[in-house]
Amino acid sequence: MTRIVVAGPRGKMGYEAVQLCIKEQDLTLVAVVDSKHDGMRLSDFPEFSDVDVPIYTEMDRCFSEQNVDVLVDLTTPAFGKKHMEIAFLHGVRPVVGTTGFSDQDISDLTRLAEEKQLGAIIAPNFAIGAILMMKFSQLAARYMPDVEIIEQHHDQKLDAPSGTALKTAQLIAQERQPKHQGHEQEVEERAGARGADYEGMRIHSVRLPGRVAHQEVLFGGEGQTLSIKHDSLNRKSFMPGVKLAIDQVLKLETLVYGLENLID
Ligand SMILES: NC(=O)C1=CN([C@@H]2O[C@H](COP(=O)(O)OP(=O)(O)OC[C@H]3O[C@@H](n4cnc5c(N)ncnc54)[C@H](OP(=O)(O)O)[C@@H]3O)[C@@H](O)[C@H]2O)C=CC1
Ligand SMILES: O=C(O)C1=N[C@H](C(=O)O)C[C@H](O)C1
Repeated sequence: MTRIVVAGPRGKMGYEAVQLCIKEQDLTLVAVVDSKHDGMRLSDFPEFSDVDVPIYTEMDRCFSEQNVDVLVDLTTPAFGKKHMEIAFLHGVRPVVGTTGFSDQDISDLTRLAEEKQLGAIIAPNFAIGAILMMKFSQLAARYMPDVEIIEQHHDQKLDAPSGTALKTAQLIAQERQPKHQGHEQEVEERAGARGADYEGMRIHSVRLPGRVAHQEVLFGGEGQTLSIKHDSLNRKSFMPGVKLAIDQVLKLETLVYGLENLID
């Protein structure tokens, strides 16, 4: 039985992660870490009336009082790194879907995981279709180096570009010769019109109510285009990936950044 703490249980992803822990017979939710409601029980909230576990606002105290194997963190960019550091101090393995990590954060956290010989997973996207979209895009970039990424999300999202878009750009950059795209004398008449730059590729972020999580990777060549697109239509789409990450993190002794590294 794997003992889980979910951080961010009242959030859109946290809610689904709590449901996952209830549904899966080899997972047991021992507590949650919330931004508020310290000392209350999760069952005090109508949407969780059958989930009787304690709520903590201090992660450190939660891990001191509870036996925990895995932290599932689905909070905000401001807290993801701090939560991982606290988990490592307590020998707890983090599975993190929270986005907004810098390259420096990833390398600092990898060092910590290796010092403690603890598994950790940061997955910018848990949806299998999104992982395939990234892998297919990486392959396509080998042959079609002109590429732009368009990601679309709901308007409550805090970070831009999305973690998925950054990860996609990073994977593509491993295959593609560095290249500046567009006309050499191109002028942005309005700042940001050409999107964010990632080694000469452009990332465009759309934020609209009604959207969930969508990304299209557009490739252009002489007389042809290729479009690789993925849509998450609800947040249950991410949960098989969360379960896979929980199972895998128990076997790791380092940090893995991206679920594509755990799928053949
Ligand atoms: N990897 C993946 O596949 C996916 C990743 N994400 C990422 O997951 C994260 C959460 O997304 P989403 O659920 O949509 O966001 P929400 O805003 O719906 O949920 C975030 C939750 O975290 C809570 N929270 C904030 N600070 C803390 C804290 N210090 N301790 C505990 N809880 C805290 C918030 O509480 P309060 O409202 O009180 O501040 C809120 O309930 C984001 O970073 C997002 O980008 C999202 C979808 C898929
Ligand atoms: O905030 C979201 O909703 C999502 N965040 C992740 C990201 O930044 O890529 C994953 C997915 O796109 C949904």
